[in-house]
Amino acid sequence: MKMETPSIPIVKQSQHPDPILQAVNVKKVFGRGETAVTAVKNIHLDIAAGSMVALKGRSGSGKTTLLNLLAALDQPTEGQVLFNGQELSRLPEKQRSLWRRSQLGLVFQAFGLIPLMSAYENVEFALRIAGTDKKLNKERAETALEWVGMKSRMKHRPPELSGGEQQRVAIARAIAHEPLLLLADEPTAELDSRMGLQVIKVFRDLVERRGMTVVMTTHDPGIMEIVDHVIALEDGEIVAEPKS
Ligand SMILES: Nc1ncnc2c1ncn2[C@@H]1O[C@H](COP(=O)(O)OP(=O)(O)OP(=O)(O)O)[C@@H](O)[C@H]1O
Repeated sequence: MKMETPSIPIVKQSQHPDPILQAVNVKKVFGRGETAVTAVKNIHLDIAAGSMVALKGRSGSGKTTLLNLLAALDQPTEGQVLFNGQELSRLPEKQRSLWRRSQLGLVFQAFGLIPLMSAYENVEFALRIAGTDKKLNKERAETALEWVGMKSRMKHRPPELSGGEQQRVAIARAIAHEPLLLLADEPTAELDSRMGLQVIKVFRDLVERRGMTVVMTTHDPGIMEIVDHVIALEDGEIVAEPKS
């Protein structure tokens, strides 16, 4: 398998320091009364455009909850999430969903691939939904699959692929439209360390050359070395940002 990161043409190299994503005193409580669980609280975040951020913490520390709040897939019980200064929870769902499809790339732990579609069709379908230029979709889908080393298996359907291969297709689908913001929940969990680093190199290239911003949860110490900031969560609160 080809391991070099295929080159991505440079469009934008300047990284402006304005935060693309902010959390202001965010709290999320699930349930009510005696069974209520405070999953995250006192969350203040300023994530600079063009940066790579890792969220780390033990199981149950609130990483997935925070990622869902940042993606506006869930609403905070208190506080606000702002994308380019705009409060997402105040947008009507239709606009929020348009924002998600066009400007956001999402990688979940359950990859959410459509089983009856080939790897290529899964990626191409996401591009159509994102509203990218139809004439370029074939090339963009193939290029994204090449970035994650899956072009040679792109005609296969998800059930014919291993867990790690499905994860790579899900990553290709999330980055094919070159989103402004990539939110990824353990994007390398199913990959061996070599492939995990290859995927992170692809993210880094998109950050450097396209100004993409990445927020991902991870347990991998190798990845924490590569990102710009590590945010540690403990019992739903940010406890330290060792690399900031
Ligand atoms: N829908 C829900 N209803 C009730 N409690 C929830 C819900 N989602 C998450 N929680 C609780 O919130 C806390 C944080 O969960 P979360 O999934 O965000 O942790 P995590 O750090 O992502 O864990 P992991 O590394 O295991 O994925 C946990 O105590 C969890 O049980």
